[in-house]
Amino acid sequence: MTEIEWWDYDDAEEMAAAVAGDLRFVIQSALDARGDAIIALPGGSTPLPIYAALAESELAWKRVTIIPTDDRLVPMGDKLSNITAIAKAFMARGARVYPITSDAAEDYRAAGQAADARLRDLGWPLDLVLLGVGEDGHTASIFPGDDLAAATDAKSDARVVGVKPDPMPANAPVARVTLTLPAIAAARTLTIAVTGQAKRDLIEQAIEDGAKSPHPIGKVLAAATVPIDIHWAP
Ligand SMILES: O=C(O)[C@H](O)[C@@H](O)[C@H](O)[C@H](O)COP(=O)(O)O
Repeated sequence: MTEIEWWDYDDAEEMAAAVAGDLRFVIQSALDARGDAIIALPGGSTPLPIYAALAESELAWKRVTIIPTDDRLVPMGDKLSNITAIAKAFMARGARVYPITSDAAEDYRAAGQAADARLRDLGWPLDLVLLGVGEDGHTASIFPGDDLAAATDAKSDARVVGVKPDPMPANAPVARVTLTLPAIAAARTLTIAVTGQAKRDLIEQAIEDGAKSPHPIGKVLAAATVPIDIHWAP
């Protein structure tokens, strides 16, 4: 298990400011080192204040590519669309916001394969992956179900894959395309931001269980090799 450090805050607002500061630093470091930066950001509601704070940073946004860590197979503009939320926060700054889904794919596995082919030429490994965690232990869209192994045991050059959660999460009961575990674990920086005691308890248990954790977040943490910061607010 890699080194894991918890960062605790009084509330989500304080956490958002701190995480945005860390992300800004990682992006600037990548720009300094390589001339451009490529990062993956999650969906869900927890990161939205982080995006609002990060979007205020002065960065060479035109040289920053942002992909979602995962997206739901819904049309652009749908309230469940992660790329839509990311685009709302960062497009006005000039960032290159790059979708990992398209309306054209006939089924979720084909959507994953098409996305993997399209993403091949982005600069891998990612400079940064920010992850959220669900109360059921999923992260990105690596969920329990028949497609779990497709995401966790993917070949190292398979960056994204189509998945159908089982059971479907009540808040977004749709198939998805997600970064694979190897693509997440290969990131140069891996950061987690979560709120609530239930998620903290679940992550602490997953860390204790290591690779045998039944939860996708436990499998990701067990596979990671870079030190991980976990930001938490009640
Ligand atoms: O699109 C998704 O489903 C997300 O990327 C997912 O992995 C998210 O991070 C968690 O579900 C937590 O979501 P909340 O922050 O809304 O609890």
